[in-house]
Amino acid sequence: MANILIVEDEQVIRSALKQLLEYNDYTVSEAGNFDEALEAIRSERLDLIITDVRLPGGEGTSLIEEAKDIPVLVMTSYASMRSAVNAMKRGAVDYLAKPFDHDEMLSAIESILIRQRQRSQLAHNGTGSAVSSEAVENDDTSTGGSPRASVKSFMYGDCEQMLKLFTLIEKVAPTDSTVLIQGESGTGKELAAKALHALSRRHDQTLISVNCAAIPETLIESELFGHEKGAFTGAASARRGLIEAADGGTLFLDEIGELPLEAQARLLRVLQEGEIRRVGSTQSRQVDVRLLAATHRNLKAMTRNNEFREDLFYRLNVMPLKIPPLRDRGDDILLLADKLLQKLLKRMDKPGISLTQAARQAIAAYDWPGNVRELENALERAIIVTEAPGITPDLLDIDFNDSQNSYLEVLATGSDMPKEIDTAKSSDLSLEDYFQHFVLENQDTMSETELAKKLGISRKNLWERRQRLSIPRPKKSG
Ligand SMILES: Nc1ncnc2c1ncn2[C@@H]1O[C@H](COP(=O)(O)OP(=O)(O)OP(=O)(O)O)[C@@H](O)[C@H]1O
Repeated sequence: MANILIVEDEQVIRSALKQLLEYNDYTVSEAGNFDEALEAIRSERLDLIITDVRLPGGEGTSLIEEAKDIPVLVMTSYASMRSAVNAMKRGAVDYLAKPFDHDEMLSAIESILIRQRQRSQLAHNGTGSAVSSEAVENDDTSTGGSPRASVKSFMYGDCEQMLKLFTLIEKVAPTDSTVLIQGESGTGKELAAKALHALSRRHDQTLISVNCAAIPETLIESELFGHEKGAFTGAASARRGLIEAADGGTLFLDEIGELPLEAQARLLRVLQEGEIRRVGSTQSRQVDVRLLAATHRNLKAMTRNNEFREDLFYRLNVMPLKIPPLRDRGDDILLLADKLLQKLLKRMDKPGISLTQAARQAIAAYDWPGNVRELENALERAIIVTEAPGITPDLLDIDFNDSQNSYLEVLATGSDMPKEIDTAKSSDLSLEDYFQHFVLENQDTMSETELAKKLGISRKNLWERRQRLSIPRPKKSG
């Protein structure tokens, strides 16, 4: 187990921290002043030093140089945030403002130790002396193996907002806290969930991802919670649900705002009691599942209209993560375009293609309503159709004047549009109008699955377009 040195002159704080760490199976050494700390650094094998800034005999931050490869976590009071910043500049790996809570401290320690282990593994394998802060190729974000070095192994981003998000993800990943990931469609919510799982202690267990919008309302409860034999017509045998399947690991509920109220009540029970009851069963079973949830909707506002349970909202909102829309990420748009282009070229085995200057300008100017997913799709299409090594703006097929219409046209191209829409194509209605018209005309008589089939799009896509065009689903009576 890791050996941690606590450097703190206040006996009460030192003992409390020691107790906390020992309770969590760490071995602890103590120092009450600067000289004792130096002595410990020189004579003991340490994995981490946690130090206060102000110490009798010297500055805690001066220990950073002495510690060499041993990571230093600095504790500071709110009043001395400047010294925290200073400490980070001098090479501290992290800082915690006092008073901190136990979970905060434990998760900081855990993520530092994970990073440290990976660093030494990398150094040992000769692949580098430190974990690169550059994004690395990461097509395989599945579970298994050791946790990744950092969120940057998964997600590209250099702007301030994304860096803050990455820090938060790294802090919360090793804890078992429920995380609510919010952001527009295509911003990377699912990717963030994968990163959270891969950097968690459950990384070698299953990550089960469920898109609540893609499962018919009538099936969602039995899919998630399982059912007993005969629980409903068609339940010929008992079946375990997805939550049970995620036991020991992580469950990612995407588009949680679409979860029907009955299923919300069951989910609340899982979060409160750690137990689940299959549909049609009177008995509960214990499960150990970490829940990650995502939505592009405003759940808080939904609670006001009784569309989402308030108690569940507060249970989910333990650690909110907000992913900014692509248009707010400044230079990251081009960074992402370059990285994604390289990734796609490699995957599609088409080397030597690049973006022309005009295409780069167009990419930077466009507002990307479909966010990273739209950028990725635009690049993939351009790679497929380009006949020259330079991708020109027209190949991206985005309309810089009227992005929304163009986007829908692109989506519609080549899809099996229903007859009703094909006929209407000759008139001057926009595709948005056709879509809206068709959905409003038919939604009372068709299920979402039928509508999507008729439109030649997936159920998820139908749902996304409903959101974008603000066409709510009709409330089913009875
Ligand atoms: N920061 C990023 N770096 C690299 N790829 C990204 C990043 N953000 C998103 N992507 C890619 O963009 C696509 C969309 O991301 P993802 O599915 O995670 O978005 P989402 O917010 O969950 O979308 P939705 O709400 O529609 O489910 C994926 O292919 C993902 O790999």
